[in-house]
Amino acid sequence: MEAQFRLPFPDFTLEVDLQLPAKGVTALFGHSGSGKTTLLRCIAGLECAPQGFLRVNGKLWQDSKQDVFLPTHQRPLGYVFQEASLFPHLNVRKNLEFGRKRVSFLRNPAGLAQAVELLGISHLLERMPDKLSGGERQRVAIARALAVSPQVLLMDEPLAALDLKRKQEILPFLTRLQGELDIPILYVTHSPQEVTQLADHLVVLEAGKVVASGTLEETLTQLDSPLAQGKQAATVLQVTVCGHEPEFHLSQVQFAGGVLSLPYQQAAAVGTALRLRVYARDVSITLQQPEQTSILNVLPATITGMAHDAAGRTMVRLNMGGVPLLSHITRKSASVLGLEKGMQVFAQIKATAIL
Ligand SMILES: Nc1ncnc2c1ncn2[C@@H]1O[C@H](COP(=O)(O)OP(=O)(O)OP(=O)(O)O)[C@@H](O)[C@H]1O
Repeated sequence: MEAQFRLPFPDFTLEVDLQLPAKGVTALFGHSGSGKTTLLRCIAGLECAPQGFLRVNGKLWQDSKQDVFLPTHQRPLGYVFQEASLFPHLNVRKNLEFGRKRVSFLRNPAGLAQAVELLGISHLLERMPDKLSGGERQRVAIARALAVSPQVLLMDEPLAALDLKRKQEILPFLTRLQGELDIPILYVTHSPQEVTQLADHLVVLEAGKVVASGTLEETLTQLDSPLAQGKQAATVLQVTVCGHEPEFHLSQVQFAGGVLSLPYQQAAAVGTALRLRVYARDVSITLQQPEQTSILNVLPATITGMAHDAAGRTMVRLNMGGVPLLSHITRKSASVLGLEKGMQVFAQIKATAIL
């Protein structure tokens, strides 16, 4: 998917040039007012950027140079907003059917049934919206967007209006969409947790411009990215379960950087793929392989970058067998150890959160 837009407002200009993967979740992350919603609106044809080019799945949707601009109802897309906005006088089934009637690009007659199955809402079809919980309403809204068998799914902070419990209820369904849908999903969020849990690709916006775009692993560890700052800074490791030690309540996982021990993953058979979140604050650095230590996870790594912040911390970017990892340490430790780009070190990693 290729998207180029230049859209000037009096106090703000969106100016982006993006190449996005044809499948998987692209998270759009950025501060309030950075232009995330405006970008989705351009893709949906709700804003007409005077300079714009958009090609989705090989089809031209917009090209200002050739005067091409498909109106919204001709763009095969699904749009999910923060609030579910279902029609209150229609039951769930009719809400889903109504969404399909409004578009002029329907090709897949099974789209509705597939969406119902994917979001697990078959038992809710005859219910009225006011009899649904907030989480159920949002699942219906996502199913309504998918029922048209879109070629792009746009999601604008779909969990932001929900409390933590409801968020936890919906996240497994979003993970399922990420794994099973064969279309690009653009997912606007303010939440670093949602980024690490769901995204494959990450775009960071600042003041209408793209400051980073790339695979999740690369972009999360870009030292100047806002996501690499602060206590929540984290890296994602894609790993495979390779063993269990139930007697120690531990499991082992492997990735290109080596083998890690984690709390016992009883439900994950050997060979299962897992996604781990490793907080930068949980990664420390030593120069030599410690011989007698209680820390289980010590892996060789190379320093590929360093940045100091105003609060006396140093962000160190490491490479472990081609996989990037962030470590936040004190500036004093970095100085005492004489850390420099290019040095071979060992990363000590605390048992990590499973996503
Ligand atoms: N129609 C418009 N006219 C003038 N300015 C606009 C218009 N639409 C958006 N803007 C401005 O564009 C900027 C980006 O807004 P946008 O809603 O895209 O940001 P955002 O990153 O989605 O923010 P949030 O995270 O708060 O939803 C804001 O400064 C907003 O005021």
